[in-house]
Amino acid sequence: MNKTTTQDIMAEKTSLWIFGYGSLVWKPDFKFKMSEVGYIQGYKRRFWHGDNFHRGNKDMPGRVVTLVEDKDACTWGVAYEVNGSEIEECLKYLNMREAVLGGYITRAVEFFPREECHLPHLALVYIATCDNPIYLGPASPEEIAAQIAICRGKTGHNIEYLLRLVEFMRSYCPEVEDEHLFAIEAATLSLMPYLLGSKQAMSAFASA
Ligand SMILES: N[C@@H](CCC(=O)N[C@@H](CS)C(=O)NCC(=O)O)C(=O)O
Repeated sequence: MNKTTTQDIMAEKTSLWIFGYGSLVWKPDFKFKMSEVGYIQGYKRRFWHGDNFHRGNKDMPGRVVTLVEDKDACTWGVAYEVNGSEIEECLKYLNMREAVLGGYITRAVEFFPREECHLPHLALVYIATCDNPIYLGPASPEEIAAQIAICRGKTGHNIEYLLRLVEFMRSYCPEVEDEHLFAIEAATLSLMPYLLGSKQAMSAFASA
């Protein structure tokens, strides 16, 4: 089967589908006609990409997610359908947010909606590959948590990035066991008492 290219997707002028699996699941920030929860096959989501803008800086890059090829894996997220008339503005925005500021490149993937009555379709996805200058690569959940716990950037704290993705998966994909994500969540939350420093602050955090 010929490898589908982003040009193939762009050829369909009626609408364009964008698949989000990180901050795009909670903050698309572009106009779309509809969205649906589902998954892509052949990739696993990993906190292996650095971020020296949104959730970190040049001295202390945060950790954000990318996709790593794994033929036995699938990654859940949200696909957004963008109307033909909004495609140019959407891609211009995502190019700045994802490519220029985030170091991601685009790939074409097949998206499988959770609603089985909806047919699979092509979607554009933003991926940071290992040859990317700010790619950080594999690390233990504890090492990743230690980085997330202390980093922040122009858009906010790296912890917020982590917990919003956790909240999406627990709310919209409760049946999916994302071991990598939840191990990092547990390791990060275990650091909170030390980060917050005082019992009062810890109890405040616990009740938040
Ligand atoms: N490309 C992934 C990850 C996107 C992502 O997290 N990109 C970062 C750029 S490094 C971002 O937009 N961050 C905005 C934020 O942290 O709120 C997705 O489809 O969701």
